[in-house]
Amino acid sequence: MTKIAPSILASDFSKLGEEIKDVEAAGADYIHVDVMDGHFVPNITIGPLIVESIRPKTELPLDVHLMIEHPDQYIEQFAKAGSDIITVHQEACPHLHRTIQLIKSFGVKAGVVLNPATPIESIAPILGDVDLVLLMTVNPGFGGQSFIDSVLPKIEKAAQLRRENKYNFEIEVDGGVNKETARLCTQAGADVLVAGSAIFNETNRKTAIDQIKDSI
Ligand SMILES: O=C(CO)[C@@H](O)[C@H](O)COP(=O)(O)O
Repeated sequence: MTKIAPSILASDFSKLGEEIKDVEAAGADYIHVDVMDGHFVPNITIGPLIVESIRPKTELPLDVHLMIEHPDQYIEQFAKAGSDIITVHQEACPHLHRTIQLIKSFGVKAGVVLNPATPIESIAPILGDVDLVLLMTVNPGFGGQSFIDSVLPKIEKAAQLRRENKYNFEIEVDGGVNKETARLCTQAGADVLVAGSAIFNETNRKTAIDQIKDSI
């Protein structure tokens, strides 16, 4: 069953707790939290204090996507703030194996993220160690961008490597996911769909999530 992870980047931050409760009631599976530092990506968003403040608002796993340089310096804070999954970018981690082990040392699921231009082969040695592989279908930094369909073969390749090696990681896709593009992702092998504007820009979030699920 495909999971839906609404990205709170597209929510109304002035009532973040209510927005999260709304998508939980509407059938979301994860809450996707986009952390941006203004260096790795050209935008600044959420820090560990916000993660801590939303933790009591939902029973759903908090799926925290770190779009930051030097993530090792902040993993402990994000873990202790209540993250259930922490993902780091391959492009930001020169010692990726160490970073994945650091995340796991706090009892948190660990994932690795690839920008659209980064090949899946770059993380082949670590695929047996991760709980989740997040494949960006936009260049990270902003919501509301168009889906880059040249990433689809990379989703297929990730699924193939998982099958051939009997790995257990989930494949998550993020960026421009909506009722038109969701099926392309799941057909290629995605298990978790992150969607920001396609869910939070709609008044009725249940209809928005149902439309994505029905399109798959
Ligand atoms: O990580 C990011 C952007 O960097 C995403 O999570 C976006 O927030 C998804 O937004 P939509 O493309 O679904 O509007």
